[in-house]
Amino acid sequence: MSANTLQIRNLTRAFGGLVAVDDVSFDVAPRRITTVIGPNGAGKSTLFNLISGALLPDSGSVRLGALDVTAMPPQRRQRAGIARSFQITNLFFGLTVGENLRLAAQALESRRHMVLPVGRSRRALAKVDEIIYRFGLGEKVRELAGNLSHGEQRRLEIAMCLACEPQVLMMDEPTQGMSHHDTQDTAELVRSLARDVTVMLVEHDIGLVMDLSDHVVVMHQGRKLADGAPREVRDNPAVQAAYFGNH
Ligand SMILES: Nc1ncnc2c1ncn2[C@@H]1O[C@H](COP(=O)(O)OP(=O)(O)OP(=O)(O)O)[C@@H](O)[C@H]1O
Repeated sequence: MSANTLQIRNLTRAFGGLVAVDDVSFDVAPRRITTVIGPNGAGKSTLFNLISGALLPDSGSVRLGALDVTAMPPQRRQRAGIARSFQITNLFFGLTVGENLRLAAQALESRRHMVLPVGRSRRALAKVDEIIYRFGLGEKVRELAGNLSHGEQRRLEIAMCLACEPQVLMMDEPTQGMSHHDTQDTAELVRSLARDVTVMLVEHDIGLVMDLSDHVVVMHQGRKLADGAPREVRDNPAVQAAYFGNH
């Protein structure tokens, strides 16, 4: 197992009498795309919340390499290398694309330097330049984030997550609500991101899941029903019955 593998072990979380995530274990290999699928209410969002730190488990653990992040709140977990893209809710619509990115990149600075004006933070500025280039946002740098198209806003949000140099990037349905063209562009972007970071997705679009994922985890009624390569999972009779049959 690689040093940076994300290890999910026996994660369990109940809400009252309902066990939303029930003894779930799997590994997320570095620089691969792992996608969590399952019918509505299967526990996908709860699982994501447990991994990103938005929720704490009743039992079980989350480790990134040798580091146990199970009890860390989201901000600390982000500094430890696990970042989550919250659709477009992290954007400041009244600021420009460049300003949004500079704010996100400031998290790279030590706490002491975080009080510096963004323009004086060299590391943040270098990171912003790199990301603007990588995401092809050069022409949009001075545009207000609120004026971008929905697809562009989603891309900016992903770019902001990358600005703090995570090891693991978690995304909930990154192409939701996008046109066919934007979906294709975003899929290509996600593929390219996985050259450098570990990508975890929750996705409902099965075509996209099969096309994009290296590893698929199938959730059903809070439990992990199966995980493996996309074809292996698709051909699994239990998965067929629980998910594909009625999807
Ligand atoms: N904060 C909460 N309080 C009570 N019950 C919850 C809470 N969050 C989730 N649940 C319940 O836990 C179960 C799993 O929900 P979860 O949102 O994780 O599923 P999901 O697979 O993400 O579903 P969807 O695809 O519809 O988003 C559901 O029965 C849901 O109603």
